[in-house]
Amino acid sequence: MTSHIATTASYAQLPVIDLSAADRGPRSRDLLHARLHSAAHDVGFFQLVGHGVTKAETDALSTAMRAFFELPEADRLALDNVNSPHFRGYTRTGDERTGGARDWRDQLDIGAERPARVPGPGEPPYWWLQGPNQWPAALPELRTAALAWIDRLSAVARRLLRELLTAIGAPADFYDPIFGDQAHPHLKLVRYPGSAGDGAEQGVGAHKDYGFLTLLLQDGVGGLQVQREDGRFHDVPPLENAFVVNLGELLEVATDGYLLATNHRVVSPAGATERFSVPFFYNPRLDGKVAPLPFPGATRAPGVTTDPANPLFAEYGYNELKGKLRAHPLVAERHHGSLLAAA
Ligand SMILES: O=C(O)CCC(=O)C(=O)O
Ligand SMILES: [Fe+2]
Repeated sequence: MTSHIATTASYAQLPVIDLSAADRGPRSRDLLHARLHSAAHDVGFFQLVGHGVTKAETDALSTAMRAFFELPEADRLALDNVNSPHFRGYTRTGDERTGGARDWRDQLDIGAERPARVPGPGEPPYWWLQGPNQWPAALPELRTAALAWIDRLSAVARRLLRELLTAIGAPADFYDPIFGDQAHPHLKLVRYPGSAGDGAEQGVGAHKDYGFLTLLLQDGVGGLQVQREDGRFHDVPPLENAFVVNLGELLEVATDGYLLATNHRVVSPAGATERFSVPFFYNPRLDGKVAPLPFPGATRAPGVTTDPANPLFAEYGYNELKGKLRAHPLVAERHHGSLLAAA
C-alpha cells in the first residue's frame, strides 16, 4: 500500500506546539498563539510538548495497560462491554466497527466514574452513557492509574483549550459552563495486535472524534495517519514525550467549521507487531450544548461538514451516543434495540 506515503517534506511531521511557552512571558505566549491558531485552523492535528506530564506518570499508566493486555483472556472478557449498557469495559478484537468495517484492535473503555443514570420516559437517551466502569480485580493499580490519568489530562486539555480559544480571539472561558464537575471525559486503553492476516489493514477506520480535544499517547510503532489538505492520509511519526492532539467534532460545530475536526485512522502494524495507544477525549457534560463561539474568524467560517452518514450534534450526549451505537453493535443490539430502531 503506497497511498499514505508523504510526498512533500512539510508533511513529514505535524506542527509541534510547546504549551509551556504560555508561561514564558507575553512575547512567547503570542508566538504560541500564532502557531496554535495555524495548527488548529490549517491542519486540525499537532504534537503537544511542554505539557508537564512526567515520565513517571506516563510509565505508571503504560505499565498498568500492558499488564492488563497480558491478563488471561478470561480475565479481560470478565469485563466484556456487552454486559454494560453504558458502553464501558472490554471490546475484543474484531467486535468494533468504524465506517461499517471491522476494526482490528482490542480495548478497554473507561469514563468518568459515576453511578448509572437510566433515562426516564421523555429524557434524552444519552444518559445511558453515564455509569460505572468495569475494572480487573487482579489489577487494582489499573484503576488508580487510569483515574489519575483522566484527572491529569483533563487539566492539560483545559489549559490547552483556553490557549486555543485565546489564540483565535475568543473568550478563554467561553465553554467553562459545559465542563466543570459534570464533564464527561473518556479514556481508551488500546492494543493493535498486528495484521489480521486477511489483507485488511484497518486497525481503526477513518473517523473524527466526538468531543472537543483528543490527547493521544502512542508508543514508538507508528500507524496513525491523518487526512491532510491534499485529501490523502499521512503518517504521524511517533514523537517521544509528545501527545498527538486532534480537534473533535464539537470544536468544528462551535466554530462553524473554522477549526477542523480531522479524519484519522490507524493502519494495522505489520505481522505480529503489537502497537499500544491511549487516546484521552476531553468532552463536556452530556447535556452540554455548544453555543456558537464569538470570535473574529466566525464571519469567514465555511460551515460544518455535512455528511448524511455522520450528522454533527451540538448537544454533546447525542454526538457521543451516535458514535457508540455505530462502533459497538453488540452492545447496541443487546441493550439499545429501541434506539437503533429510532435511528
Ligand atoms: O490509536 C490511535 O492512534 C488512534 C485511536 C483513535 O483515533 C480513536 O480511538 O479515536
Ligand atoms: Fe480517533
